[in-house]
Amino acid sequence: MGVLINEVSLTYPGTGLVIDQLSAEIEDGEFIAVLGASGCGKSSLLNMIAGLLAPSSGWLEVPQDGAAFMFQDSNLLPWLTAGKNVELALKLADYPVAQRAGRVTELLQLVQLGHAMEKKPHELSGGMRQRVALARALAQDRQVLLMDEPFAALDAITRDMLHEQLRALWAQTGKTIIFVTHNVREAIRLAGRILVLSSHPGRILETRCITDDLRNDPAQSAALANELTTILRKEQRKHELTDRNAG
Ligand SMILES: Nc1ncnc2c1ncn2[C@@H]1O[C@H](COP(=O)(O)OP(=O)(O)OP(=O)(O)O)[C@@H](O)[C@H]1O
Repeated sequence: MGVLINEVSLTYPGTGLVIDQLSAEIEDGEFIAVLGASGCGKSSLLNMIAGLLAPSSGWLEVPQDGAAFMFQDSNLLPWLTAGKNVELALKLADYPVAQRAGRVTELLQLVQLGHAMEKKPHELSGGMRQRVALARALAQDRQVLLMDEPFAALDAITRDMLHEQLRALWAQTGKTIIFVTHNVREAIRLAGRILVLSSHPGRILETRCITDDLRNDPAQSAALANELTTILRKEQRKHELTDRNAG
């Protein structure tokens, strides 16, 4: 089972309507990117899928075991090694004690960090810390993985490398991934489908399917990136005008 979002609206006291009757059907094993300008409600949507926030109206259907979450900040415990950070997630998920050490090794190898088991977070680069955070999210063993701009703070080269690794990991694990970003190129590189959100309130403006042919063709992906950037810019400009008129 994937994730079903049915006419979900969200109103925050003070802020007002942030998401307006948003519906989407995400298949099991799909890699979805949710693309939108800053403040359009992407994180709020992920929080509702994670069950951390209740919609004001509408409903969501998420697999019974819930979803694992990964954020922009790795949030690793600084006094624990990479291995112990991952092990803690296994412990919290009640993973059998006898098999924990083996599973930690497997998960760190899956994110290409088998060699960094004993390193503390401050000894790791930003990209490595995010890979440990990814291993920790995978330790929760949920079919759905929610990723909230996890690579936004990284340099372009590290990000490119992590994109490749994440695609490979997705193909290997068959997880349903919902990846939030405001980076158009990142969405095209990663996802099989992109949902473009409008702002104030957030609705689905466009849905684009990305084939491997398109992804691997620089001219086609650049053309799509331009098109989506134009859509996002137009959306942002609309709000600047609305805000100016309101002010
Ligand atoms: N707890 C809250 N109470 C009131 N308003 C909130 C709360 N959380 C978020 N908002 C507002 O809701 C809107 C959507 O916020 P959200 O963080 O979901 O957007 P976003 O698209 O993830 O933004 P960004 O890309 O900048 O992280 C923003 O206007 C924000 O100020």
